[in-house]
Amino acid sequence: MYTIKTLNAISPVGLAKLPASQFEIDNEAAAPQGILVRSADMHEMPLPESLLAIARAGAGTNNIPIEECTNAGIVVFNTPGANANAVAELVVGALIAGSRNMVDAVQWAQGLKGRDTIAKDVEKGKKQFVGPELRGKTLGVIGLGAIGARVANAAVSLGMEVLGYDPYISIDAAWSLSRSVQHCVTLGDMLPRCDYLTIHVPYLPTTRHTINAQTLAMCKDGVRVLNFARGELVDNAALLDALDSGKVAHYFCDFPTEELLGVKGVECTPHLGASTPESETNCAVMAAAELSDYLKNGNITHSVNLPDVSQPRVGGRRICIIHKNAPGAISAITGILTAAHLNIENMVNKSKKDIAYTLLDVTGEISDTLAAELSGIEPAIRVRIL
Ligand SMILES: NC(=O)C1=CN([C@@H]2O[C@H](COP(=O)(O)OP(=O)(O)OC[C@H]3O[C@@H](n4cnc5c(N)ncnc54)[C@H](O)[C@@H]3O)[C@@H](O)[C@H]2O)C=CC1
Ligand SMILES: O=C(O)C(=O)COP(=O)(O)O
Repeated sequence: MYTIKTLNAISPVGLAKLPASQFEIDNEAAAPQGILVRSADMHEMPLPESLLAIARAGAGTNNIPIEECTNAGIVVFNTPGANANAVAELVVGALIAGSRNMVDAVQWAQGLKGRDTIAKDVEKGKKQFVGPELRGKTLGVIGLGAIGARVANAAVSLGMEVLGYDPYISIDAAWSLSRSVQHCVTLGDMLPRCDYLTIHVPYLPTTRHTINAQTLAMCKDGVRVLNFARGELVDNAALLDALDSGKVAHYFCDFPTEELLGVKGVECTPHLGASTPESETNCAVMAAAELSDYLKNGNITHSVNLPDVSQPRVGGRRICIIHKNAPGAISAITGILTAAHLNIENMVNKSKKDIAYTLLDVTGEISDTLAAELSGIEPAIRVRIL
């Protein structure tokens, strides 16, 4: 029986993939083997010794202390693409709503309630909300992953000229992009041409304040900026200065902060990008499957800190070792197994930066001391025998 702790509300459709015969879902568990999380901030949370894996039902993992997890042999998963459609649809909505001043216009129209001159006031007042059409305008997309590629393709369908910047684009994302999306090698190639700019990159130390005073200065006057990725990607002080000077005409952001709220030209939604029943289900189902397969079989799919390793089980027992990516690790492991008269039926070793994972299916008698012996090799971080 594995204990899974949830730190946010996780779709019941996903939780149902963790049958009660094998998994106990306990939101108060002190010693869980698995954690299911959405946006809860885990940086200050102690990581219990029992914890083997964290599955983020969503894309961004900046709420999880990845390095500490890696050092403790805790596998962190996310659910790539599972909520991308929800975010992309909201971004398209925000592109239109921002350009056509819909939020202010709706609020203004609400204020007409109770008047007997509504029809007349509407026709007189509407001119203050005139805003440009998207067709024929240029959209710059920073980050062409699951979300950015969908936004880019949707914008092409709306008749926009679309420019894309992503120096690390995956082959899958590149295949999924419309051929009409123009490739920009640097932000400098892209920014001066954009009427609208949207960012879809992960928040990392290297992407913090991607939109800052320097990059904003390169933009066209009156650019409309959208940020449905993470608040920290934009330097809010620089953005507000640019709004003040007219460099930025509008900022639509999914991450409200004190300085953004109440500012004319800024509209914030409350981190709504992935909040659709479809996305919540997709993410929870994928996260539950990743957690279950790792806990039961040691298979790793969609990990952000360990290499993906997934093999059908071949008889006998399975030995899973997370270890430092160091010379001698594999011979130390196989040496112990040989001395223990175990036959290796299947073995996979993969590494990711400084960390490696070795998965072995073995036949033979497993002694009570084997796990301790394997844990005793210098590079070993976490050993499980399933
Ligand atoms: N508002 C919301 O509710 C949601 C927000 N997000 C945010 O959106 C981000 C992107 O999500 P996905 O598209 O699903 O992720 P993804 O991993 O599919 O795509 C990210 C893309 O950014 C690119 N990239 C990384 N560093 C870059 C850089 N310095 N410059 C340009 N491109 C760079 C990568 O090559 C990749 O193609 C997430 O990391 C998360 O922070 C994701 C889902 C929901
Ligand atoms: O998937 C992401 O990165 C998100 O930002 C979605 O967050 P949420 O699961 O809605 O709290």
